[in-house]
Amino acid sequence: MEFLLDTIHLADIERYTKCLPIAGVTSNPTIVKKEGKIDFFPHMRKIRQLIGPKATLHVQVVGQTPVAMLADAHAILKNIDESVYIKVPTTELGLQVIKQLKAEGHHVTATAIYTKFQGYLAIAAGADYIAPYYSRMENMNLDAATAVAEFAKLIQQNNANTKILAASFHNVGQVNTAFENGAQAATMGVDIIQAALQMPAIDQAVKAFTSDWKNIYGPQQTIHDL
Ligand SMILES: O=C(CO)COP(=O)(O)O
Repeated sequence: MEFLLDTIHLADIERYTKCLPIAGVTSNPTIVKKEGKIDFFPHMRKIRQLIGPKATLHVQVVGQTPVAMLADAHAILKNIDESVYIKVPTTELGLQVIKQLKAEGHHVTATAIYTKFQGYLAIAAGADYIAPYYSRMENMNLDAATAVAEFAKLIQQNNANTKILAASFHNVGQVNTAFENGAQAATMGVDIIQAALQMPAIDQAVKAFTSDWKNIYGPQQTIHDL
């Protein structure tokens, strides 16, 4: 089970890699836009430093043609590092790029997946990860949970190495359901993590433990003072 951060905000990446088992970081041009006009490659290299060499870093191409997308991919690999997962939209032109990048031996994440058929094509093209847009699918009355379950089934049936990296989450329940239906990975904004961990009930439970301890041993004495 892989938890990834769908942000390039350095302070958030630093904060959450310290406390959570973060398996990687994903980005796309919309996520980059939230940071303003950053110095792109140095910023991405800083993310690599923060997450370490074992975590996966997913960076999206922006070219409009296969030639331009491949040039983007090669620039990303050269200026960040060779182990970056190149995110490519799962379109007719994008699938051509996915095939080429896999033939060159690079890591690929097929993104912008709304339909089962797009996912099946990306699996067959050898993508390392496929990124179904969970919330956007649900907003369009597409059954994201079933699509994820079908992807998992087809990956197993075909002995494919592809992993499902579910994305576009707007609530914690969607993340749970994606994992429960067979997604190996999920990428989420920090808003999801905060919503999951900053529940009043959790805080109240922890406060009650502290208060009970202090009632027994006094306000100053902790376990390590005993
Ligand atoms: O960024 C996305 C997937 O990584 C899409 O998410 P949104 O649907 O929140 O825009």
